[in-house]
Amino acid sequence: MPMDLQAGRRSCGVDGAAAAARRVIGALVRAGDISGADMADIADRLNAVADDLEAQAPPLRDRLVNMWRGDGNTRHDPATGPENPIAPPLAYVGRPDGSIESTVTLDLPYQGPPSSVHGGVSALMLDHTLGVANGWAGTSGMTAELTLRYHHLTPLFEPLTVTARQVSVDGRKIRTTGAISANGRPCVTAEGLFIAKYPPRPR
Ligand SMILES: CC(C)(COP(=O)(O)OP(=O)(O)OC[C@H]1O[C@@H](n2cnc3c(N)ncnc32)[C@H](O)[C@@H]1OP(=O)(O)O)[C@@H](O)C(=O)NCCC(=O)NCCSC(=O)Cc1ccccc1
Repeated sequence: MPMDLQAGRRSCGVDGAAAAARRVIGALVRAGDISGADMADIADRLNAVADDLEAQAPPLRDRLVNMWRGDGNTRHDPATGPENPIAPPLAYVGRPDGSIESTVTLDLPYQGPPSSVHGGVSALMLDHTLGVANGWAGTSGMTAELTLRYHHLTPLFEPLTVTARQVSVDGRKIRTTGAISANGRPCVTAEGLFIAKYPPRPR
């Protein structure tokens, strides 16, 4: 059975709270110190939310076990995770050629050069997308090498296409390629070597 590329997105629960936190992060970076907002009051209110969450947090070990139950795309990772506010989040579809694809528009929290995506954020998205493409193809592994070429600045504020496809499996060595494109033009391309290895899940 194909893996769930959608990471089991939900319309309520922690996904909704994570989406709200993502909005807050974007709004804070947009505001900076030149908005009319009372930042001391905002800090107090955000700290009150964090106090509430921390007071009711499960033991770390329980949460780790909970995060790693089931199969398929994870829900907590920093690239696709619907329950992780720092994830853009990417959402993939499978294509007939065996590749996967996500369309995402990034805003100011992911900025590197002016109005452009930070190179490390591109690396995060490509590492993860290549990893998921391996799972989608049926043989996954851990990143051993990731070679990136930054051809053009990757724009913020407009749709980006993030793609990846498994190219070959030779014993434990898996080779995978991918790209981030804007308006059909590749901005960043990636080649990865993955090694089939599966760290034990927390139990
Ligand atoms: C697993 C491995 C990479 C390899 O260790 P072992 O199992 O002990 O491998 P072993 O030494 O037995 O060699 C086997 C064969 O492989 C070869 N080879 C090995 N390495 C290299 C190399 N660098 N370069 C070239 N070749 C290399 C080696 O020569 C040998 O070849 P041979 O058979 O003689 O022809 C280990 O170093 C490690 O855990 N590193 C940390 C990985 C990590 O943290 N990654 C980031 C987190 S994952 C993520 O975020 C992405 C993701 C997202 C979503 C979903 C999924 C993924």
